[in-house]
Amino acid sequence: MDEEQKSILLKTSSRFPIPPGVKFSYGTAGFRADALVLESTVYRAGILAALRSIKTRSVIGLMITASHNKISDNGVKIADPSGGMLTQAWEPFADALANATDSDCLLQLIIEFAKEESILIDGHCRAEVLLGRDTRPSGESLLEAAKQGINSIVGSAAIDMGILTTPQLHWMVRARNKGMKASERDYFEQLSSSFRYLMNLVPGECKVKGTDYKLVVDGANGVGGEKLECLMNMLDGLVIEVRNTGKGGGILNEGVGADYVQKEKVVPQEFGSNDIGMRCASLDGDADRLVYFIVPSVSSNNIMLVDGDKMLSLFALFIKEQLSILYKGVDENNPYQARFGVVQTAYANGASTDFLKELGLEVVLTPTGVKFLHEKAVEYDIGIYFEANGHGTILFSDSFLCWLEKRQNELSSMSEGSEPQKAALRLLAVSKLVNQAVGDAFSGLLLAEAILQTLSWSINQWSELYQDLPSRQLKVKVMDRTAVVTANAETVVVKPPGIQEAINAETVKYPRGRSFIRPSGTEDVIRVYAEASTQEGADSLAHSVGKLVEQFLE
Ligand SMILES: CC(=O)N[C@H]1[C@@H](OP(=O)(O)O)O[C@H](CO)[C@@H](O)[C@@H]1O
Ligand SMILES: [Mg+2]
Repeated sequence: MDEEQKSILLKTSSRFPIPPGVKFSYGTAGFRADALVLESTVYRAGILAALRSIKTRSVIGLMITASHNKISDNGVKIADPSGGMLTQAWEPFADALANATDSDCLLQLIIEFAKEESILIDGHCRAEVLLGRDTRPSGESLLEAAKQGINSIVGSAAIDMGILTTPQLHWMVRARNKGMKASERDYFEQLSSSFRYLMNLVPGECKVKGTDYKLVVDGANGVGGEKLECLMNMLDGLVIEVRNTGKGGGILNEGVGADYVQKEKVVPQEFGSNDIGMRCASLDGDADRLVYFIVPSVSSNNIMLVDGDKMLSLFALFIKEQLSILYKGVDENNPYQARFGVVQTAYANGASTDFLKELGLEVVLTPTGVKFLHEKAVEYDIGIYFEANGHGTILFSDSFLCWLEKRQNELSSMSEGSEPQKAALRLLAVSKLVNQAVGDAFSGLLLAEAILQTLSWSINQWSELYQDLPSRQLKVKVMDRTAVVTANAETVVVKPPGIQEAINAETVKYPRGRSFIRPSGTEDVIRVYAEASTQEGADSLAHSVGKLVEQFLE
C-alpha cells in the first residue's frame, strides 16, 4: 500500500470516529443498531466491500437496511459475488474493522488483512460495489458514509442503485457477475415473464374466480409496497391490492409487516372486517420475507397464519409432483435423479417437519440465519429453505437445469404439450421466477399464487395441508447474551451448565412439548421458543423456560 493510499484512509476514517461504548458484531444479517451510532460502521463496511471486490475480482453489493426492525434502527450487509451473503470467513474481519478504536488501528488492520488475503491495494485493481437502501430516513446519510468507505480504496467505484428491496440488490449483484442485464427493469421483467409462463401452463379448468382472484398485500410501510406496485402493473392473471405502502403516513414496521403478523398472529393495521376470508399477505420492511394470512372473523383480532413453513410445504409438494410427472416420461436407462432436499431451522413448526418427512423428503436443520440455510440448500439439485418467519428460496443446481433444458427439448420434439413436457417447463419457469441469490418476498408471492391456481386451491385448502402445533416465542433481556452457547442446530444449550436439563424437565410436562433458547443475532436478547399440543401449554412452557433463563443468567 503506497503512502497516498494510507493518507486517504487516515483522512477519511478520521471523519467517522466510532461511538463510545458500543460493540458491533456482524450478526445473523450484518450489522444492525440504532441508526445514530452506525455511520462509522457503514463507512468501514464500504471499505470491506471494496476489498472483497478486489479479492474476488467481481461486483459486490452493500445494502443499507434494518429489515423488520424499528424505523429508528438501520443496518448494513454485504452481498458476495454469487448474490448470497458475505462469506462467513470474512465476518471476523468485519467485526474487527467495525470495532477498530481509531484511524491508525483501522489502517493497521487493513494492511495486515490485505497481506493475509493477498489483496493488492495499489490503485490498479478496479473494485465495483453496488449500493442499495430501504426507505428509512437515515438511509441517505448512511449511504454517503458507505460511498466514502468504498472511495477511500483507490480505484474503487461505488454505484448507487437507489431505493431497493434487499433481494433486488442481491439479484443485481448476481446478474452483473453472470454478465446478464441487471437493472431494476430487468429484475421485474424476469419475474413477470416467468410468472406469465407458469400461468400459461395452468390447466384451463383451474383458473380461480371471484374473491379468491384478488390478493391483498400489507407492504409494511416500507420499500416492498412501492416496488410491488411497479411489479403488479406488469402481471397478467393476478389482481393485487397493496396497503401500507408508506404513502399514507403509516410508520415502517409499526403494527404492520411480516414479522409483526407472524410473531403476534394478529391483524395488521389497515386490515379488518372487510377482508374476512380474503387471501392476504404481509411483506417485511425490506421485502425479503413473506407470510400469508386470513382474517377469520370480526369477533377477534387474531389471524389464521400461513407462515414460511407452510410456504415451504406448498412449494415442496408442487415440485415433488412436477418431478414425478417428469420422470414418467424419462428413459429408464438414463434418468437424472435430482437430489431434492428441504432445509429448516429449529423454529420450524414440528407439524411442518412431520408433514415434509411424510412426503418422503429429506429434511435437515441448520442454525438460524439464512446464510446457514442457504449454505446447506446449495448442496442439492433442488434445495428449498425457509425460516418459519417467511424468509427463504428454492435453489437449482446448474447441472440439473442443464439436464432439464435438454430433456424439455427432447420432450417437445417427441410430444409437444404432453404432461411431462409441461412439468419440465414449469420447473424451468420456477427456476427463473425464484430469486437464486436470496429469499425474495416477490418470488415467493408469485410462485405461491401460480401454484394455487395450478392446483385450483383456495388459501384455506393450502392452510389445511397440516395443522400447526400451537407455539409461543418470547424475548428475555439479560446482562450478557453471549453466555448462552448452543449446539445441534441450536436445539441444545451447552452453556450455562445445567440449564438444558432444567428445560428438559419443564418440556416433558407438556404433550408434544418442545422448547429451545438461543441468543438473538440481531437484538440484544435471548429468544425462547416453545410448542405444545395446546396454546395454553405452549404459553406456559415458554413462560417457564423464560424464567429459567432469568434464573441462570442473572
Ligand atoms: C426468530 C427469528 O425470526 N429470528 C430472525 C432474526 O434473527 P435473530 O438472530 O433471531 O435475531 O432475524 C434474522 C434476520 O432477518 C432472521 O434470519 C431470523 O430468522
Ligand atoms: Mg428482511
